[in-house]
Amino acid sequence: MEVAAEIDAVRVWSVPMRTRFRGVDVRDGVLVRGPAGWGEFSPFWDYDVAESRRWWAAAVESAVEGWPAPLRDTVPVNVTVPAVDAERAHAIVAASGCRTAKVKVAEPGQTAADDLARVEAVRDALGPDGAVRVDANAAWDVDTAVRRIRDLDRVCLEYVEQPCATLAELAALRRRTDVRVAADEVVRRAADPLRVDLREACDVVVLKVQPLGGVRAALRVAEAQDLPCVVSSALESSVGIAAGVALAAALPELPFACGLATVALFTDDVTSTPLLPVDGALPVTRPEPDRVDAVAADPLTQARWGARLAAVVTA
Ligand SMILES: O=C(O)CCC(=O)C1=CC=C[C@@H](O)[C@@H]1C(=O)O
Ligand SMILES: [Mg+2]
Repeated sequence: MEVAAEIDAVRVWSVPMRTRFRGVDVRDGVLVRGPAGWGEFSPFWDYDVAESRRWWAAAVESAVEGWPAPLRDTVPVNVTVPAVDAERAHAIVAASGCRTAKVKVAEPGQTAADDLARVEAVRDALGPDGAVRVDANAAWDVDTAVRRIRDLDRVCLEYVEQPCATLAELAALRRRTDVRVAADEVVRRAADPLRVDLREACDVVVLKVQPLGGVRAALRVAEAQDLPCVVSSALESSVGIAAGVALAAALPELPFACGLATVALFTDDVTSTPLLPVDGALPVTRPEPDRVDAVAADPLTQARWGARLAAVVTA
């Protein structure tokens, strides 16, 4: 299908996850090629057409315009630990080579004890000098967050990402905890991320390229919000991760490791040179998706993405 004059190739990929993450067992998406290289369009299936427009803008920027010049040539990253048992969490962190770990907590169906065991195993694997952060994906009310964070902070947390859903709750929580709060969903799902008033609500802003509409759009959010930033993935293939790395490389300051090591959660990738961390960092490069046909989606998935792309492009 023709999606834009400058786009001369469109490929739909699909890759099983090693472990269910964010309710996702198989990750899929679209790669598009333009004069500047390949871009990725992979909004999660629960994003509607209106929300997916920013994701498309990010793909077009990558394929047509390219990215601003990097200020560094590697980007420190965290290993991402899904809501697995303690033993598995330990093994994932130990094998990663990363000095920072982000641990999923508050998974539906799991208990506070499950979270604590996982986080303690991660601390054990990292040793005292590593950094441990947790992400609750807006699961807690303020009182629960205060209690759970106090418990989990036994391992000394670097920050807690999106512990509660709303700006007001995050602000109320911040008055009752010493652990830093990072804002994710309240920024990436906002109608206008530039104008979300984060002053009382967080200490750190999480930036994701696709949900914010591209590398330049995310840089504008960083500038407008004027808070320390962490770049994190939206579970992209290495083509989409490269855009996250470009953003992290272009930020004037990068005080924390970034959540861009998520290709490790996949069983395969669109490239034979996947963006996986070496010694806890990713190189600032653009991998060629030479395996995109090897991980091509089945015909039904291809058709679903074709329809979705058409809806977003013509909206
Ligand atoms: O930040 C990381 O370590 C990896 C990325 C990550 O955690 C996420 C990617 C995509 C969807 C999300 O639910 C999740 C997040 O909430 O940050
Ligand atoms: Mg998050």
